[in-house]
Amino acid sequence: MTRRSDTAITPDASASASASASASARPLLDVRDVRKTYHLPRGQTLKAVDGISLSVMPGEVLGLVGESGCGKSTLGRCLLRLTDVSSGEILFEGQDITALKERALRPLRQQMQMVFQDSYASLNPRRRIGDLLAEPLRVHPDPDGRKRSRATITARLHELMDLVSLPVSALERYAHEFSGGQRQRINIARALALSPRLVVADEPVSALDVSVQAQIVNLFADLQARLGLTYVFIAHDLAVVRQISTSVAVMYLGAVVELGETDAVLHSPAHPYSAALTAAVPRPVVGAARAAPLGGDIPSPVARPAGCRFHTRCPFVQDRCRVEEPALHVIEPGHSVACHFPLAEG
Ligand SMILES: Nc1ncnc2c1ncn2[C@@H]1O[C@H](COP(=O)(O)OP(=O)(O)OP(=O)(O)O)[C@@H](O)[C@H]1O
Repeated sequence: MTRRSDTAITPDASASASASASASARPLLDVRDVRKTYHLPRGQTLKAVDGISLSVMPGEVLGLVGESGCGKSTLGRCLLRLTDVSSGEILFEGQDITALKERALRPLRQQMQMVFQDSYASLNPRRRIGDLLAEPLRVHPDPDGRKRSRATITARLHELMDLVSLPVSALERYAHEFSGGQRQRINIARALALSPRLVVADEPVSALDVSVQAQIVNLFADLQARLGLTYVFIAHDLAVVRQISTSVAVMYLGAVVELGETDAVLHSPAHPYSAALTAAVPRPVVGAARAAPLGGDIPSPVARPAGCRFHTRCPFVQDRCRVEEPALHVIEPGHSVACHFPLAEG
């Protein structure tokens, strides 16, 4: 593993992994210096999301990876305003949603949906699947502002079952009658009911058997292609991320430490943390077959290290890293890293 010494360092306040996107195209999601701080007992503060800037273009699948507790779910919930942000801006199609009141958010909520890890907890066991899936269609008006008729809702439910490859008879059954994979198909159908543009999937396959995981990831990929969806796909499993993501953001202690196209980040990681993460994955995610394994515990997010947040575990730490926090900066088109001494290929 070598260091990049000849890299032009360009400040990059709103890094995007979409090198291929034209300069004029507008991001679906533009995240600007977003922070989420939790106030704990005894006056402590926990910076779960600590100044994240990134953008997601329409049709992009951004994989969000990092160890447990690094802030992935909190960021995902911030993106959909399921929790309020402490500061920063989140622009959805150019509109800042961070300060919108619930009433103004409502029409936007139809366009932004979440799929959660626990397929069972999000389905009310006392209600038939058809009833659960019909609810958002009854509550929200159609794109022309009209209440949907029963016949329209029924037709949409049939369409949704077709999209997720479940029989129409599933609509008459209850959540406990399905396997974990089938329940996740139902959750996906529910998320798609109102034809959203953005889906945030928070570890949607982590709780499933390995054999079922691939089927559900394939379903996500298929739906993305058919419906032109945009995903933020949260996962700790890099093999899953590699399969579905066009770009990857690697998070560590509340911040994005590397962002770029999937191949660049997973095959030529520039941050020592990304390199260590990829080292744990069997080929073909290779870059880091060369990387040093990651030692030490993750520091408490309540007492984040000064300087580079990763320096206490970094095998390449130098004096500068202990005092100066590296900004996320571009090292090649579509690839940014927050490291004073990024790794080079080879
Ligand atoms: N409501 C809350 N109050 C206080 N701290 C919280 C709250 N929710 C999350 N946290 C803390 O914020 C940090 C980030 O949590 P988050 O769940 O976003 O991480 P994650 O990367 O999604 O982890 P996991 O993969 O385990 O879900 C953690 O230290 C967590 O303990």
